[in-house]
Amino acid sequence: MESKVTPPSSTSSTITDNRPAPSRAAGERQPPVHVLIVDDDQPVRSACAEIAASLGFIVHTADSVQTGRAVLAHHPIDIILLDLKLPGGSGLTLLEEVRAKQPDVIVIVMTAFATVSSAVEAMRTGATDYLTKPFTLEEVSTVLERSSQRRVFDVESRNLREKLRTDSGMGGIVGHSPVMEKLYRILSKVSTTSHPVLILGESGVGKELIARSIHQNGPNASKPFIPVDCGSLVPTLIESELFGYVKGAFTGANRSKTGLLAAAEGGTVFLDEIGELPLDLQAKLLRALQEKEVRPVGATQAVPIQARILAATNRDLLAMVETGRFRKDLYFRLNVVTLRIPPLRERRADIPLLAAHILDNLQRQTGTAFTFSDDALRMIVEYDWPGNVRELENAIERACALSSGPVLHLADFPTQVQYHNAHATNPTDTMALSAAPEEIPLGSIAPQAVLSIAELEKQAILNTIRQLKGDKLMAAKLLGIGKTTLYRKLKEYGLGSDASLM
Ligand SMILES: Nc1ncnc2c1ncn2[C@@H]1O[C@H](COP(=O)(O)OP(=O)(O)OP(=O)(O)O)[C@@H](O)[C@H]1O
Repeated sequence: MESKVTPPSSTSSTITDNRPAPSRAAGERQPPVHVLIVDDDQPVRSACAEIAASLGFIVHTADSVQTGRAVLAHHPIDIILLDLKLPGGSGLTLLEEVRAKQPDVIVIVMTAFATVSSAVEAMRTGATDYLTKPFTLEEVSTVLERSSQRRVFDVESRNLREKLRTDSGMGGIVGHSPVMEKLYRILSKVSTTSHPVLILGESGVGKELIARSIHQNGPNASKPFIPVDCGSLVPTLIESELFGYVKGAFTGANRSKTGLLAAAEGGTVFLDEIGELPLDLQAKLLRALQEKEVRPVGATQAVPIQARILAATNRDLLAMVETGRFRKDLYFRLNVVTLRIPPLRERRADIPLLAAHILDNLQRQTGTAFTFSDDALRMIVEYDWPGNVRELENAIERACALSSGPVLHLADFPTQVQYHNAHATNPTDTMALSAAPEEIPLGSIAPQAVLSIAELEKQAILNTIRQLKGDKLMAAKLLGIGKTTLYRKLKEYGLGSDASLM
């Protein structure tokens, strides 16, 4: 046997062996397995080291708890053969430390026959296996081989879990662009805490999906996740929804109602469109978060609350703070951690993955295996998707509904998406534009080259609302934008309550 002994100190040593690591399928390369033998009995230590090395493991030895700790701190140990009776502390102490800090390490306890009860205790503390002294060399090899196989299995199943996680992003979030990978790393950290998180990003980028993922990956995943759309409720309704009310608090309050903040009971309240919350309710929310209690409308007593708060907005909250439209103290309270979700046009690499994911979902619902024509796929990747993932979802769903077969063509997509393509020189694309069912009359948008993106957006919004005879909710849905966004845009165009839209 060709082996090398390199003792890191007088009481510990490392033996490496050049032969292949154990338990490998033919041709498959696994990383080497590191075994640490902790025993104060020198002959036992040497015998075990010899066997382990002959099986192809990289062997480290230690004669006390202290030395064992030092080896563990400096080497990637996979398996420990641990004597329970050691100088300078019981092996159980080391076992407990390993379980707390390195739960994946396999620990085999070695104990004298007379103290088999301590082996039972060790198994309870998390030992994986045990050897009763005196043991035969064969028993040592069997237990080591079994542990090594178990380790390979554990590593493989961990890799599989990781693959499943990353194949569909994290918690159903699709995307592998560098920005999304960075986001997953932050997500996995913030999920385990209970700090408030402020999620920023344009409409449809996936803010709610991310909030759900934080909740689902957190310690209170079994508790409720309660989304509250601060933008779509009138202020009095938000107040009674969030804080609750007592019977008789106002006309129609025939019975008391628990507010959502109290109903979460340790779960998560997701305050969507937080930028739309009126200033007086911002003050009330801040008080609730600071004092961890709410006073329902009409109540004299406060009710304790226990909820993690996640908030999201597509507005520039800091600018709103500067102009006095959002409370600074609430802003700082909410943005302990800020997650900024980039728009789809800044992570185009994710578009084909998302499109495939959407088609998969549709296949499950409809039983049809839809695919994209080359032109359609090119357009999908090139288009800017101002309504982000929601717009992409709606466009693909619509294309599936309109297509005459399983192949989705350019003409099956909404006009604004096709219009983008009309800038391209492909004549087929231009024909597709004129064949679209809810086309924008060409006259109204010519000359195309001089229209700004903002003007195009306005045209798309107004045309859609007109075609839907004023149904703004449906228009928002078709356009792939939130209804609050639609109302805000109309206000910007000076058409907040314009009947001429119908
Ligand atoms: N990365 C993603 N992977 C898979 N689906 C996504 C992703 N991002 C968004 N979606 C889907 O897009 C749609 C819109 O997402 P979501 O409602 O979370 O966006 P939002 O930013 O909260 O929108 P709004 O600001 O309008 O409320 C949802 O159907 C969501 O499942």
